[in-house]
Amino acid sequence: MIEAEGLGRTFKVRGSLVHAVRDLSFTVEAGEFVGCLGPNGAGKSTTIKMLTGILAPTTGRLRVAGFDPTRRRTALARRIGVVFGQRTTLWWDLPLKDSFELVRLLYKVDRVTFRRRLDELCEVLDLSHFLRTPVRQLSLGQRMRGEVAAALLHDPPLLILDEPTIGLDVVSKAGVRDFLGALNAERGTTVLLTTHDLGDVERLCRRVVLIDHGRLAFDGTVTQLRALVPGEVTIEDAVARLYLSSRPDPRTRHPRPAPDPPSVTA
Ligand SMILES: Nc1ncnc2c1ncn2[C@@H]1O[C@H](COP(=O)(O)OP(=O)(O)OP(=O)(O)O)[C@@H](O)[C@H]1O
Repeated sequence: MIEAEGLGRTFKVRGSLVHAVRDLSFTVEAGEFVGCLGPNGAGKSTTIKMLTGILAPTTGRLRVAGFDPTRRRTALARRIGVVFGQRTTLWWDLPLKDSFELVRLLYKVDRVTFRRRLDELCEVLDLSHFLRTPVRQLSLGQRMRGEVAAALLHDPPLLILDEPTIGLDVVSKAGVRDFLGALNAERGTTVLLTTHDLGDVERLCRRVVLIDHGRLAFDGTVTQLRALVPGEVTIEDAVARLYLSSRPDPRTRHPRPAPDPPSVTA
């Protein structure tokens, strides 16, 4: 479903090059639920933007749902759903249902299929009581359920989410997680999720891809991730150790010793 090979993206900032993503290679098979982790500024959002065709890679080769995202952005849009937790794709002043109607027109979904899909999504995401509310009046949790529904109205086989649970309370978070888990398990939708919430990873992801300084730092199962640190550890401990190991030691300015083994690539 996703094949990235030697992917890189640089930005020119005030005359200097920022290497946001470097030589990144990974694949995601159909039906997988993969978590993408990494410290702030690691290159996760840049990677998501390249996967969705928003940014063109500077180097490397990329295929998503059978398409080169940069060359076939429109065709790709019909095969993927995208949710950016920190940004809305809905129309701020319109009632939620009007946003859905615009999404229907954009994606050329016929009315009968749309009605059926919307009914399903309204039921599982519990949207019915705020369908007529303007998006700007929705709570964050309601809006996020609306964002997820909008991304799935055209029934894409691949869903890409950038921090979908950011700022949600425990109940809303559980609702979104339950929905995503069922979507993957029952409908077979492939999901790639970036998050700083390791609860998302524990509950949903079988596999984790960890990006640090724009490079792949780990690719393996959650169990392999935990095994990087000796003893009974939480996933937080394992991830914190990985993040710290790549940070320069302030005393020596050299990276700290990596965990043993330093990384696992599946
Ligand atoms: N449009 C841009 N122009 C210049 N630099 C950019 C741009 N977008 C991202 N960067 C830089 O690329 C690097 C990676 O940023 P990116 O947003 O991909 O990280 P991230 O892992 O998503 O971080 P976070 O977890 O904080 O959201 C950072 O150094 C950032 O400042």
